[in-house]
Amino acid sequence: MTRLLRWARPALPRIAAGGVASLGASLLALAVPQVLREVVNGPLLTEGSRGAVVQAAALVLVLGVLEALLVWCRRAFILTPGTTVERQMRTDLFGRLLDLPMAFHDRWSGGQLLSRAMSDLGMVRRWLAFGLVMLVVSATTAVVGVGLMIATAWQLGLVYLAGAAPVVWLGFRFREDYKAVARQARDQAGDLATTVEESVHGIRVLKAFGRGGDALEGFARQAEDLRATEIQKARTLSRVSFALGALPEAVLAVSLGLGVWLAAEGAVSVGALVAFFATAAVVNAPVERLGQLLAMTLDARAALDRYIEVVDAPNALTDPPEPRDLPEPGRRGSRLVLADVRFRHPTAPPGARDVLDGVDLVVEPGETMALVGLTGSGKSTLAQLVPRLYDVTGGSVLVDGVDVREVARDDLRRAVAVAFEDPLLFSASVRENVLLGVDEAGLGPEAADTLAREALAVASAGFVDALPHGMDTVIGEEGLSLSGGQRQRIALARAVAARPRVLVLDDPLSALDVATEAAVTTRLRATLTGTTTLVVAHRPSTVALADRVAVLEDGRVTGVGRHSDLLARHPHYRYVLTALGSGPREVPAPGEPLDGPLVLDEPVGDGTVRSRGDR
Ligand SMILES: Nc1ncnc2c1ncn2[C@@H]1O[C@H](COP(=O)(O)OP(=O)(O)OP(=O)(O)O)[C@@H](O)[C@H]1O
Repeated sequence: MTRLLRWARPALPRIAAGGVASLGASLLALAVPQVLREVVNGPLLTEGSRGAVVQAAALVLVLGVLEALLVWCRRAFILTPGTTVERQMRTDLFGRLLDLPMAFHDRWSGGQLLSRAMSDLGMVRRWLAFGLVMLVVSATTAVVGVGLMIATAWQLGLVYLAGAAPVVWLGFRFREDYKAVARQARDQAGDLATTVEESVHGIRVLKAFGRGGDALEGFARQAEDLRATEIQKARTLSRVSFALGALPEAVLAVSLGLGVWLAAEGAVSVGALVAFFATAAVVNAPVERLGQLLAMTLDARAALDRYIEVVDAPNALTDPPEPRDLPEPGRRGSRLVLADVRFRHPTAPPGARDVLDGVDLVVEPGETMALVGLTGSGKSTLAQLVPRLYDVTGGSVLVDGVDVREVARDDLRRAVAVAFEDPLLFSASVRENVLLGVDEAGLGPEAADTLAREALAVASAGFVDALPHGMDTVIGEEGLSLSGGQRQRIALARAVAARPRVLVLDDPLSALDVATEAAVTTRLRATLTGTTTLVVAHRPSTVALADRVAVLEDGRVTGVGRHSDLLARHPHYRYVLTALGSGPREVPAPGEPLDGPLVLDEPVGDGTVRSRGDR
C-alpha cells in the first residue's frame, strides 16, 4: 500500500490528524474503566463518600463528551483528503490513458478501464478515509488496552493475551485466502462492465440479429460468477469475524471465573476486577472490527494493484528527450517518405509474418497518393504509422526529412491530420467536432467559425445548415444521430480544418453515394493544393482523388504510378480492383455478356472524374 503515498502524500497531515483524533477518542474510552476502578476501590467499597462518586461520574461524563468531540474531529479531518486523493488519481489515470499508445488500447477493454477509474478508486478512497485510520487506531487500542489489562490484573491479562495467539494465526490465513478472491471479484466486475459497454455499443447488431436473449443469458452467467465470488469473500470474512468475535469472549469467560477466584483469594482487588472487564469490553470492539478492516485493506490493495497496472503500463511511444522542430515545408508542401518500413502488431501470433515488410514510398510535396491493396494487406496500419499512432518496428517514416519519432507527438499530430473510415464524433456540437484539431484560442472565434464553415463546405456537409441549431447542434452519442455518410463528412471536415501539412485519409468516403463522393473529391482536390495526402482507397472512385497510386502487396509497395499506367502494366493492381469488385460497371448493352470487364473511372489531371465509357 506504500505505492499509494505517491498520491496520498499531500493529504497525509490531515489523515494523520484524523488518526490522532481517533486514537485520542479510543484512549479516552480506555480511561473510563480506570476511573471506575478508583471509584469501586475508593468511595464505593471503603469511604462511602457520595461526593467522590458524583465527582467520578462527572469525570466519566467529561471523558465521554471529549471522546465524541474527537470522533467528530476525525470525520472532519479525513473526509476531504480522501476525495482529493481520489480525484487526483482519477485525473492521472485519464491523462495516462490519453498518453498510452494504441498498442495498449488494442489490448485493454473499455469496461476494465472504466471499473478501474470508478469503483476501484472509490474503494481506495474509502480505505484511505476510513479503513487506514481505523486499522491503525483499532490495532493501537488493542495493544494499549491489553497492556492496561496486564497492568490492572497481570494474571488475567496474560490469559487474555494467550487468546491472541490463534487470532494472529487466523489473521494470516485469512489474508492469504481473501487476497485471491478480492482480486478475482474486482476483475469479474470489470468483465461485467465490459459486457455492458460492448452490448450498449453494439445494441443495433444484437437487436438486428435477435440475440438479445443470448446476450442477457451471457450477462446473467457473468453476474452469477461475480455473485459466487462475493459470497466466497463473505464466507471467508465471516469465518475470521466469527473467530475474532468468539475467541475474546471465550477467553473473557475463563478470565471471569479465574478473576472471581483471585478476588476471593485477595490476589486482585474488586476495583481491579471491574476495571479489567470494563477495559476488555472496550478492547473487544476493535478486535472484532479487525477482520472487517483487514478485508477492507485487502480489497483496497486489489483495487490499487489494478489501478497501478494501468498507470504504470510501459509506454514505448513517447516524446524524444530533445524533440526536433519540423522544418518549414517547401512552396508546394511537405514531403512524406516511408523508408524500408517494417511493422508487426505486438499482439501478432508468433511466426506470423510482418504486416509491413520493407515498404518504400515517397509522396511528393502537394501530391495525393492513393494506397491500394487487398483487404488485410496493411493499408490502415501503414496510414496509422504517419501520425505515430503506432511506431514502426523497422525503417522510418519521415516528414520533410525528419523522422516522426524525433518530433514531439503534439507537434507531429498538428502537422498530420487523419480521417478514418469509421468516423468517431464526440458528444459536442458540430462546430466543436470540426474544430477539434484547431487552436481556437489562437485563431479567435470569428476566424474559427469561418474555418469550420469552409471545412464543412469542402466536405460537402451542407446538411449541417438544416440541423436544428446549424453548427451548434449537439451530435454524437448524447446528441443527434447522423447517417454514416454525414458522420464521415464531418470527420473529413475535421481533418481538413486542422490545415495539416500531411493529410491521411483512411477510406473516409466509403459511406457516400457516388455523386456525393464525386462532389467531395472535386472540392478536396481543389483545396488540397499544398497539402500532401495519403488516401487509403477501396474503390476506384476514391482512387480518382489521387495523382498517383501505390500498390501494397505482401507487405511491400510493388508498384507506384498513375492509375491508367498501373492498370495497363500491373497485374496485381488489376486483380485488386477486380477483387474489391466495387468499381462501377458499365451497363451492358443488350446482348452483351453480363460478366464483361471492369470499367474504371479515370482521374484526369485537373481533378475531375471522367468515366471510361469508351473502352
Ligand atoms: N490491433 C491489431 N492487432 C493485431 N493485428 C492487427 C491489428 N490491426 C490489424 N491487424 C492485422 O494487421 C493486418 C493488416 O490490417 P489492416 O487493417 O492494416 O489492413 P487493411 O489493408 O487496411 O484492410 P482493409 O482493407 O480490410 O481495411 C491484418 O492481418 C489484421 O488482422
